[in-house]
Amino acid sequence: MASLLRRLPWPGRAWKPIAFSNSNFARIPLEEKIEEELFPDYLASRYYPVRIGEVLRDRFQIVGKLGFGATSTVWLARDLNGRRHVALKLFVNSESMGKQLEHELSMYRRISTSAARHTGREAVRNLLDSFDVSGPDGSHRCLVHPPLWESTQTFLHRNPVRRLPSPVLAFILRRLFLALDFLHVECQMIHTAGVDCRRTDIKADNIMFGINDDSVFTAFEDQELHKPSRRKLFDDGRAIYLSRELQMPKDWGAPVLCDFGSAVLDDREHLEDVQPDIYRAPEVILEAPWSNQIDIWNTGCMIWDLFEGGHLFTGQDMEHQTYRSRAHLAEIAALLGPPPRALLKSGKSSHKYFTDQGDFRPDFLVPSTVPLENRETNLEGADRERFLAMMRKMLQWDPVKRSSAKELAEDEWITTNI
Ligand SMILES: Nc1ncnc2c1ncn2[C@@H]1O[C@H](COP(=O)(O)OP(=O)(O)OP(=O)(O)O)[C@@H](O)[C@H]1O
Repeated sequence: MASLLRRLPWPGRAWKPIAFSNSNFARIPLEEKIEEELFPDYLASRYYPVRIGEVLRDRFQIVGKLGFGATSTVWLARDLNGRRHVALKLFVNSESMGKQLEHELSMYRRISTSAARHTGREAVRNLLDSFDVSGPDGSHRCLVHPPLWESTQTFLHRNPVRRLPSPVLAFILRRLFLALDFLHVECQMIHTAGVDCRRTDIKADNIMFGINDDSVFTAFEDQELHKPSRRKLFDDGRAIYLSRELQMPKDWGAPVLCDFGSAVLDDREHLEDVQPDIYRAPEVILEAPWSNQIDIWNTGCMIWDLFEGGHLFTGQDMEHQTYRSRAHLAEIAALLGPPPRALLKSGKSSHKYFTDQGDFRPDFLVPSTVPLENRETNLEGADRERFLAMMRKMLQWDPVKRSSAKELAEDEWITTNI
């Protein structure tokens, strides 16, 4: 309750903008590439030239940079009217974004109009507002979100053994499955798809911890006032800032699932080639119809990254020394045994990899069978058995045999480890 009350914008006088006028900042040489400039297709004119201290839409004052992506920069801002801090995701100009922009917004609208009482609603990133700002090279969409602390990926890297402790993983999984149940059942959405790319997925980067401690934001502001961010300053007035980390909150919020830019609606038969290579579900690789069960497969693969210190599947082909679908299928077969005939029948490209009898084509290098039991090396006894049983509920060739997100949220390994 206390954290809810802290988050509500209280009526009262609007905050006044702060003067971020300390000119005692370190300049980064112009020839040194930093942050978003490091993307191979970076074009300065696509990005809105944000300046720390500026106020967008007469309401949101930029305090500092939180991060960047291929199509956006993310900023901590003071919501002057709402008297709270928010994260602004400022996209590259709308012309470069095309349909993707409207798509992401329509997914957030769907989330916000779906059943608010569902327990998974709180476990997905909330959109507070959205607006457009005009820049020198066009219009830019800005999404307003609650600020979040670091991602599960960054958290993982803090741990020298690069493996999450069981209770932390169980807590994250419980929230993730509640979020997926909400998306699958209430919103009829599939998270891990991708309309025109294979970029978005359920991965540690897309699960971020909340913040229940406002002192984190005032500390960030104080740092910007007293030790302004390092930056590059160009002759045309543009600046590129280095991101600044939010300090560790005294009270963390529960994790939330982010990034709905490439989610799709589960309202028709899907056959598109989606998901990043290592998380591709068997039905996607075989070009069989797929549905929200690909999110469950993806989650099973991600658990391995968080808990076992490496990818479950790599799809690295010995002959071609790169990712190949056939190598990926062979790895899955080594773990789960041969695929069911019904799945092969429904896949448009099954014939490329399998004979009519359901055997791998003779030119395939099929690795020897290594069951899941042999690959799990961290746990012992009943806890290990429960963990493996949970993994088997996700890692099934046949999508229909995978458990639903709702069932997995109540899985015994999760409930005994929280
Ligand atoms: N709500 C938030 N609170 C705090 N930091 C955030 C928030 N949203 C994003 N970030 C930071 O900004 C970075 C980029 O954000 P985001 O995950 O939205 O972009 P992306 O999906 O990687 O990129 P893009 O959508 O531009 O391709 C993140 O890695 C994170 O560090």
